[in-house]
Amino acid sequence: MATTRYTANDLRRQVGSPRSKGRENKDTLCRNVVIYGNCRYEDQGCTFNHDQNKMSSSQTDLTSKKTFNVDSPSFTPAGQPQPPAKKSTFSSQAASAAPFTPRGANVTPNLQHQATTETSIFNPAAIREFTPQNYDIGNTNSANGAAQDGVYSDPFTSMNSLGPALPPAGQFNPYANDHSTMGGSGATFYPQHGSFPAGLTQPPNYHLYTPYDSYRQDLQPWQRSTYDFFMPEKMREHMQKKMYATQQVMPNLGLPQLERWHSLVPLDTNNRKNSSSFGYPSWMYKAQNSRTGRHYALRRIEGYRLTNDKAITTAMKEWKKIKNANIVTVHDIFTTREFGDSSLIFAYDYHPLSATLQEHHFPSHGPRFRAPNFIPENVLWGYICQITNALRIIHSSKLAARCLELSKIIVAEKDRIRLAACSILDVVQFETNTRSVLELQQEDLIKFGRVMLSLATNTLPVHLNNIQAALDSLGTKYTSNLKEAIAWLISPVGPGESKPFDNFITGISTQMTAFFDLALQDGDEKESMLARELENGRVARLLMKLATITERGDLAGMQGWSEAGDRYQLKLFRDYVFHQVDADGKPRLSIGHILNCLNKLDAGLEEMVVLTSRDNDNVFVLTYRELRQMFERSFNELVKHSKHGAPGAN
Ligand SMILES: Nc1ncnc2c1ncn2[C@@H]1O[C@H](COP(=O)(O)OP(=O)(O)OP(=O)(O)O)[C@@H](O)[C@H]1O
Repeated sequence: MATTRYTANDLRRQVGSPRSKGRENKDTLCRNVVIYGNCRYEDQGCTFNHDQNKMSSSQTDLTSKKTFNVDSPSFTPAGQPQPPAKKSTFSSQAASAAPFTPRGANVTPNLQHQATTETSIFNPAAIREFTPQNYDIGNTNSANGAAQDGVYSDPFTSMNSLGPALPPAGQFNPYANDHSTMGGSGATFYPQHGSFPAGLTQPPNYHLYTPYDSYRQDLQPWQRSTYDFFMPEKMREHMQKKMYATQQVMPNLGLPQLERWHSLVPLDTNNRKNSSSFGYPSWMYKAQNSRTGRHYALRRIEGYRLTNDKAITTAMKEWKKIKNANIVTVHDIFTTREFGDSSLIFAYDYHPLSATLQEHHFPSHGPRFRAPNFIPENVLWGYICQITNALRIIHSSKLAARCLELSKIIVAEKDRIRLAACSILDVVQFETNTRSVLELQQEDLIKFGRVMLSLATNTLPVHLNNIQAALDSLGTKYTSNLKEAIAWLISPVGPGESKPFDNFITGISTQMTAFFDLALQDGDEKESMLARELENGRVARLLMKLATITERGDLAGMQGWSEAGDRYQLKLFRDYVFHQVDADGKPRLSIGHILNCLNKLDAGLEEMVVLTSRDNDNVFVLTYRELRQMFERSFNELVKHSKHGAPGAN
């Protein structure tokens, strides 16, 4: 469809209003009828014609004269430099196109042929547009207008070949305000009750995707929050902090660069040398892997001398298989002398901004003093379910967690915990350990019980001297279920006996299902947040492309490239989207309007948009589809003249 250009005077001459009194305008269709469907001045002296069906032929002649066609000189805004080689801004395709016939519901100037005046209602079937019926992926020269125009290079369109033969309905337009005007396509998307299968036969055009809940158009700007369109503020802040923590570097600390690891940053919150967990002091660092570029948490066991390489290979072989949401995955184990001693290093997944359960719930042992808080029962059950989940996979893999203590369990998200030091004792005590896996697994259960008892009584494990008294004290704060579960875990077994862990898992199944439900709800909520950002990701790409075109200036020897031809309309569109002002000249800053316009541009809708130059001298009425074509053409021109193309721009 060719771009139709009107000057402001063309349109002004059409305006019906009481101001026109005294002039004979009966042959001219009132512009209020054209734009709004009726004229409220009709009975108050407006002299224009208000009956669309009675448009005289003189009107048609008049407008056809006014309408620009392929013979018209190309539009160049006053005062703008002319691009040298360009004869016409109409493409060859535009030259053979039918004269402009507005079909939009909102702006229907109806200035063209009399024959088309009756079809001024949006009629998708009449549009030479993507038609899913019998679409052949291999045939790029199909009758599909989209392919010819190069508007859609969307792999999703290939999905249409998968569907059954479909009625030649128009596109579903999720941005249309009134879906009842969608004719046939509306019927396919809003099936009658009982006609469910028929309603789903049309695969949607995925270019037109829209948020799960469309934006509320009727809200006033002050009722609308910017955050309606983006992820919640707290979530954004949390994620940004995590990114910042991941990228943080401390270059002058004098930490060495290891063979494949650089940019080491200490994670320990104190300088105390503590050997209680592994028999050697240990230190934590964040580091970046020079091969993958990813960040890892390195645990250094200071002063450990490896005597048997099998210790590492065996541990790696066994622990590499363990993938569990409540266990920090170990990726590599190696030795180094870069710290000036012989150190053993374990490379784990890095979980930014983690704190150990001890730091989290016993803050006096963290960087700042805070009195230990009472931990609600549901949080404790959450921990029990998660540690159970971790131990179940470890034990069923014939391994033992071994290092199960408050300072080796980390909390990264709210109440989400992970065992952070698995596999270390398997390497460090490879040659000295004399106990069987079964014994170590039984010990895991007791350690598990001690961790829970510490948390439930707000007592550090070293101060848990009287286990029975601590268990008894639980009765006043928590349910007997919790007390019994902890008592079962912590109870010792005689030599050669074992407590069946599966019995414990069955016993806490109610809490497990409750926790599972919470996890699913959390997943649902995160997906809906992700859906909002999905929209924004595509808008960001569109904006980046638009910004590369507008205000560019010259291109490849073409003076004022960005001000002429297609680019001029794109610039006016930019103004329409971002620089609108109200009647008092004050900025209109509606994020909804911006997102709506950009989405429509991305989808290349047939909806009309009126673009006006800042001096009001030039007015363009064109469809988003045409704008989209201009946008693609302009960007492709840029890509053609660039050295490396635009990788990732699609
Ligand atoms: N995989 C990980 N990703 C990110 N941070 C971690 C990871 N593992 C541990 N940390 C953090 O590193 C810091 C130090 O951990 P560490 O296990 O050394 O605790 P600690 O309290 O210093 O124990 P210890 O006194 O036994 O050394 C803690 O703040 C912990 O949250």
